[in-house]
Amino acid sequence: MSRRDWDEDDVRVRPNRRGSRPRSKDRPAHSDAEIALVTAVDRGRYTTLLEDDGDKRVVLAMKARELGRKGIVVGDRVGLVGDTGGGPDALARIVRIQPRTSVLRRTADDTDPVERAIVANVDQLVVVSALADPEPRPRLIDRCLVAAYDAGLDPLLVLTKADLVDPAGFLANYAPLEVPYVVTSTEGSDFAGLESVRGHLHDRVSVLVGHSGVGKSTLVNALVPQADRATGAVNDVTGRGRHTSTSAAALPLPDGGWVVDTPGIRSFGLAHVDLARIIVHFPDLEPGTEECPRGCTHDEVDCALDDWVASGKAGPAGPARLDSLRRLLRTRSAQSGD
Ligand SMILES: Nc1nc2c(ncn2[C@@H]2O[C@H](COP(=O)(O)OP(=O)(O)OP(=O)(O)O)[C@@H](O)[C@H]2O)c(=O)[nH]1
Ligand SMILES: [Zn+2]
Repeated sequence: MSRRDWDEDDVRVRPNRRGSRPRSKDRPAHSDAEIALVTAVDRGRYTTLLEDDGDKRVVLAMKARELGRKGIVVGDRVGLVGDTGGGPDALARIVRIQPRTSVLRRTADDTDPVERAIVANVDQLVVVSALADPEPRPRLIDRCLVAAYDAGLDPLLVLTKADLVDPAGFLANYAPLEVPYVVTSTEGSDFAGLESVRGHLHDRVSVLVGHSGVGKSTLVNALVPQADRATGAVNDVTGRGRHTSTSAAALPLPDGGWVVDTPGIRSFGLAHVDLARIIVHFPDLEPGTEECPRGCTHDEVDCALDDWVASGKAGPAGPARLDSLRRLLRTRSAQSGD
């Protein structure tokens, strides 16, 4: 049987630790489901973290049939029933997905109508980009920013490898967007900027994206020294390697908060994005859109923003801000993946 075909009939029924509880099939409402955080997803198997009276344990779970095709992603809070005891042989069932505070989505490309949730309940989208080796990809960064704005996440730029090149040139291009950023570099055991990154991540749930070679793994390992061990429990159960490098995983920060590493995410298709949500992130420009024609895309000749900015109403930074806004608006129609 392929692992994809697992369903609840495959779960061995084990005696309930607490003894007194009725068996799950007699409790259709699952009112006693225990809430756990999904920290990794690997083809139908979910690694979750259950907090029980201050005691934390890793519980492997599968989706109950009654959830149908509903997607469960890293960061979801789910209701577990069945064998929630943890340990190598335990397999609980996920019977509920708690309402999400945020969902980061993407489509395969800009014309693909099928959007996929990547991660739920995060506060911050951290775009990791090298300043050199590999060269920064400004359009990819812009696409990430659009995805963050659309999902209501705060963006943060982490610019690595500052030892290779002066960041000033790159930053000039981003200054008008007023996106917070941290510049980092590692040389030997010295990791400049790491404390500042920690400060931005503290007590928050942040998802990290970045293309291959930018130093994201180096950063995650510095932030979460036990990163490997956190996913070790999966090994014992599946007999397979650690969760694959193509699936996202939530890792606890030692000082509070979580980082979600997304090795598979190298691009964002933005078909699902509502462009009207981007302008909201430009409060200096937004009032100027009142004079726009109905349905204005803000990237057309009749757009009122040109006059608004030319008359100085958006301040001295207005022209650069408008250029940046339009750059973001155009990322959606540009090809994805770079
Ligand atoms: N010069 C320099 N090299 C760095 C820095 N940070 C990371 N590197 C190097 O860049 C290379 C890529 O780093 P990784 O952390 O593996 O990059 P990644 O983003 O995880 O890439 P994938 O593993 O392909 O997803 C490694 O050889 C690192 O040693 C830095 O600040 N300066
Ligand atoms: Zn307009």
